[in-house]
Amino acid sequence: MNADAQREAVYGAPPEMLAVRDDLTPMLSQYADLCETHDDAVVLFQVGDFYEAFCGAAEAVARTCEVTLTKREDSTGTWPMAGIPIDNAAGYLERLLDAGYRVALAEQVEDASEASGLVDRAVTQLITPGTVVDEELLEAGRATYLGAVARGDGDTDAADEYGIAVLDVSTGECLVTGADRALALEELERLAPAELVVGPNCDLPSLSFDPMQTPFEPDAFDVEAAESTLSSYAPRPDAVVESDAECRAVGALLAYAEYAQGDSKLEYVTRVTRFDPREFLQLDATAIRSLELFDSRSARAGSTLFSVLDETACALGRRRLEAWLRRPLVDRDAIEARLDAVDALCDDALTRADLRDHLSAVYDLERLVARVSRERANARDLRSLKTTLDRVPDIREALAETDADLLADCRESLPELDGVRDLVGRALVSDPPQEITDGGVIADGFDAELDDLRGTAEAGREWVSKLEAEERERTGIDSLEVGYNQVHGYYIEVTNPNLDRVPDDYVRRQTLKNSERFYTPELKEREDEILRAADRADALEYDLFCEVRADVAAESERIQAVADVLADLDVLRTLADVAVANDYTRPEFRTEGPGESDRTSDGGIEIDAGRHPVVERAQDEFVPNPASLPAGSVTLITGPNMSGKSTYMRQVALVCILAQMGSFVPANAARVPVIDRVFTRIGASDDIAGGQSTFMREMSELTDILHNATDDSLVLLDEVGRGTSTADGLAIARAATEFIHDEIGATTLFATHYHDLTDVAADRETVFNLHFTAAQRDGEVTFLHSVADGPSSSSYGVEVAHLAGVPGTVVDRARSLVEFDVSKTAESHATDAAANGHSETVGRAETAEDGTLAAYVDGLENGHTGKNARDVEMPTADAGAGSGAGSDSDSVSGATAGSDAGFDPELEAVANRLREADLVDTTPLEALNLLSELKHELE
Ligand SMILES: Nc1ncnc2c1ncn2[C@@H]1O[C@H](COP(=O)(O)OP(=O)(O)OP(=O)(O)O)[C@@H](O)[C@H]1O
Repeated sequence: MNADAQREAVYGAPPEMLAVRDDLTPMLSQYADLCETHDDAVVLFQVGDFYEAFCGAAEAVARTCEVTLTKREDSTGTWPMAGIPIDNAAGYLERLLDAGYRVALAEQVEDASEASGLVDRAVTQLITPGTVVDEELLEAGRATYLGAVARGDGDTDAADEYGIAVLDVSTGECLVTGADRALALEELERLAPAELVVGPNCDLPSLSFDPMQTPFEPDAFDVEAAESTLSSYAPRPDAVVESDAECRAVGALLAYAEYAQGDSKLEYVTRVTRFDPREFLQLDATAIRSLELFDSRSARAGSTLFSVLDETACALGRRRLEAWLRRPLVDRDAIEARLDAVDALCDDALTRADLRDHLSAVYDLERLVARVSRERANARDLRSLKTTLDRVPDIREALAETDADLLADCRESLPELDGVRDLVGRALVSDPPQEITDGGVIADGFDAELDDLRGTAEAGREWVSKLEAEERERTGIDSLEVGYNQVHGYYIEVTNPNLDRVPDDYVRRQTLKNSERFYTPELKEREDEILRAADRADALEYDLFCEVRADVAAESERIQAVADVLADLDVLRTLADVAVANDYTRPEFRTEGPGESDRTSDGGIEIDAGRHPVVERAQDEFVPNPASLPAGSVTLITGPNMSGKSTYMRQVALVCILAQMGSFVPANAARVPVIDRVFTRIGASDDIAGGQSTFMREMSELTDILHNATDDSLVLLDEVGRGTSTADGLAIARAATEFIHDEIGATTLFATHYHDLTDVAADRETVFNLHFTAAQRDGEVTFLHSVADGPSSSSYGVEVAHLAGVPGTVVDRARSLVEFDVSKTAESHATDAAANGHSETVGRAETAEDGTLAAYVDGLENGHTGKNARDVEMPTADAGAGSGAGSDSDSVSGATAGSDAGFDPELEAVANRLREADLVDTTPLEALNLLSELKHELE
C-alpha cells in the first residue's frame, strides 16, 4: 500500500464500529456519523479538553504525533483511542499535516454543562495544507494558497481554455485567471498552491511543486453551480470572470473553501480579483528556479534574490514583496510610478526611518481581519488590530511632504478608521486575557448594565471582606476566617477549639479535620448576589465582545484596504532601503512595453558596471561588468569554467526583473527595455520523477523557448547541447542560436564551451562574442571575472580540475598529454584554418592562445573532426548575410571539406574518451587506469 492509500485507509467510519453500528454508545455513534460525512480526513473528535481519534485513525494519530495509544472500553467493545490536548493542539496538527493527513475538527458546539444527554458536535474546520488558518501553522511572510484548476466545456472550442483560481484562506486574497493550457499551467506553477482541487477532464502533467491534490465533488465545477457560489462573493460574476473555465475554477474553489470552514460563507473574501498573466512579466517555474529568486541551490543563508531584498518590517510587506518579485510589471507607467516612489524615499532617509519604525509595529492586519470575520478573533486580536490602526495617522503624517504620486496615493487612500479604533479602545481593556468567556475583557464605562453588575459584585465582595473583622469582634474568635472556594462558595471557618463560641445564626457548611465551615443567611444572600452578578457580567461581557467584533467585521473591506496600502508602503520603503544600502541605481526604460510600436533600434539592454545582487554579497570583491546587448542580439559567452559566465548572464536577467518590479538595480547605470518574458535554460538537472533524462529535459526547455519566446523576450541559454555527443550538441546549439536570432529576435545570452559556435558571429551583425578571461601563472589559474569582447581561447579545464582537487598525478599527466597532443595537432590545425580562410580571430575575437586542452579539442573539432561534422547536417546559413569573415556554415563545412586529410581517428577516440570522462565521479585509481589506457592507445 502506498503512503496515500495508507492515509486514506484510516479515513471514514471505522469498519469495526460499523459492524456493531446499532449497539454503539450514543457518543461513538455520533463519532461514526461524523466520520462518514467527512470521509476525506482524520476526524478529531472533541471530548472535553482533548481531540480524540478511534480505531485505525487512533493508531495513525498515536504514531504520527507520538502520543500514547490507549483504549476505551464499553459494552460494545474495546476501541483503540488516541488523544491530543486541545490547548496545545497546533504542534500535533502540524505533524499530521506534514505526514500528509487531512484533519477534520469535530468540536463540541454546545456547552457540555448545559447539554441534556449527548453534547452536540459538528465538524467546524477542515485542516489541510491549503485551508489552514491557525497562525501557528502558517508561515508569517508567505501566502499559503488553496488552488483550483478547471477546464472549459469539452464539447466546445472553450475546451482549450483553462481556469486557475487561488485563495489565501488566512487573508481572503482571491485571484482568478484563465489562459490556454500551457500558459495556465505556467501560472499554476508560479502560484504554487499548497493544495489543489482539480476539476473534471483536466489533464495535468507532473508539476514542479508538490501540492496535496484534493478530490472534490465534480458537481461543484458545473458552470451553474460555480456561478451561484461565486455570486455570493461577486454580485455580477460575469464582471469578474471571462470564461466558463475561470468561473468553474473560482466557483469550485470557493465551494471547497466554504466546506473546509464548516460550510459557511467566507465573509472576509470581499474581492475576487481577475488578472491576465500577460499583464505581467512572465517568469515560469524554470526561470524562477534557475535565477534563484526564492530558493537557492546553495545552502548559504541569504543566497536568493528574495532574501537580499527582504528588509520588510512586517508580514504584510513580506508577502507583498514576494508577490511583486514573482510578478514584475510590464506597464511602463506603473513601473515608473513605483520607481518614482522608491526614488523619493531613497532621497529621504527620515521618512524611510519613520515608515520603518511605524510599520515594524503593525500586526498582520490581513490575517487579523480574516479572523475577525470568521468569529475566531479574541480580544487580544482586536487590540492588535487597534494598535495597527493607531499607526495610520502617523504613517500619513510621515508621508505628508512626499511628492511621488504613488506615495501620495497611498497617503490619500489610507482610511484612518477612527470609528473602529475608538470602539475597540473604549470597549476592551488594554491588556485583555486570552479567553473571551471568562470576563475581564470589556473596559469599565463601556456598558452601563455591565458596570451595574460589576458594581453589585464589587459591593458584595467589599461587604464580605469586612465580614471577617466584624465576626471576629462579634464572636471574640481571633482565628476566625472568611474564605471562598469554587465548590462551597463563601464560608466562615472556625477551628475546633473555638466551636463552642459559634453564634446560633451560623449554619454548618463543611467539616474539616481541624475546623468547621459555616455560613450565615446574610452571607448566603450576598454570595448569591455576587455570583449572580459575576455570572451575568461574564455572559454580558461575552455578548458585548461579540457585538464589538461584529461591528469591526462590518468594516472588513476598509481594514483590508489599510492592509493593502501598508503592504505597498512597506515594499516601497524596503526597496529604497536596499537601494541605498547596496548602492543600486534607478534604471531607465527604453521602450513603453512589450509589443509597443515605439521599439527603437536602441531598445536593447545597456548596463554600466552591473553586479549580481546575490553573488556580490558572498564575494569579498565582486567585479562589476558592463552589458551592451542590442535588441534582438545574440551574445555568445565563452571562457574557462568558473570564470563567471553564468553569473554574468543571470545578473543581466536579474537587473531586468528588478527594474520591472519597480526596484533600483545593482549597477552604475542601466537602460533596459520592458521585456515580456525571461526564459532560461540553465544547468543540467535530471527530472527522473517526471521521466526525463538530463538531455530530454534540456531539450524540452529549449523547445519551450523556441515556441514561446518573442522579440520582447530575454533568453538565457547555458551550455545547451552538452547533454549529448559533441557533434550533436554543437549542431543543436548552432541551429537554436540561428533560429532565435533569425526567426525570433529575442535578446539572448548564450554561455557555451563550444568554441566553434563563436563563428556564428562572423556573418550576423547582431551576434556577438564575449568572453571571460583567466590569468595563468606557474600553472595556477586566477579568474579575473571580467568580461571582454570576442571569443575565449582557452578553457583551463585541467586547471579547474586541479582546483577541484583532482589528484596531482592525474592533473600532471593530463597536462602533459594536452601539451603533447597540442604540439602534435597545432600544425595541421593551422594549415586547415588557413585553407578555410578562417583565422582564430573572428569578429571581435582576440587571438587564441594555444597550449591548452581546449585548444587541442578545438583543433580536433575545427580541423580534424570531419567524421562528426559530416554526420550532422548543418543548416546552411544565409550566405548573403555574411560579413566576409567567412560565414559560420562556411567555416564548418569548409573545415569538413578540408579536414579529411588531417583526421586521425585514433587521436579522436582518445580525445573523446577524455572529453567524456566524468572527473567528479572518478576515483584516483580509476583515473590512473584511464590515463594508462589512453597512453597505451596513443603509443
Ligand atoms: N563578477 C564576479 N566577481 C567576482 N566573483 C565572481 C564574479 N562572477 C562569478 N564570480 C565567482 O565565480 C564563481 C563561478 O562563476 P560562474 O558559475 O558564473 O562561472 P561559469 O563560468 O558559469 O562556470 P561553468 O562554466 O563551470 O559553469 C561564482 O560562484 C562566484 O563565486
